[in-house]
Amino acid sequence: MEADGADMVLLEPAQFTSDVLTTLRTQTRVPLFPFSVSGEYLTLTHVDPDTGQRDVRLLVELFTMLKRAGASASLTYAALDIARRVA
Ligand SMILES: NCC(=O)CCC(=O)O
Repeated sequence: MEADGADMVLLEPAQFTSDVLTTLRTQTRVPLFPFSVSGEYLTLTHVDPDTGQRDVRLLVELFTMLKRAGASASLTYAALDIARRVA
């Protein structure tokens, strides 16, 4: 992959990439970025009607698993929601 000029690899949708990540991690040193597409953001989160906050716990579990599988980082529409949650 590096020989072809790749300086990163983007994989999507993120939730279905763990097996590919695990394999790629053994084959390349370039950063691996699962992209969590908008459909994942909408189906794996919900807005709490009492607080108005978006519940991102499932996505946090997903990104934790992807990191274990070899992701360098994950790209997500929930970045701000997660940052607020862990702050
Ligand atoms: N190549 C497909 C996408 O970029 C998906 C965008 C999204 O719905 O988040």
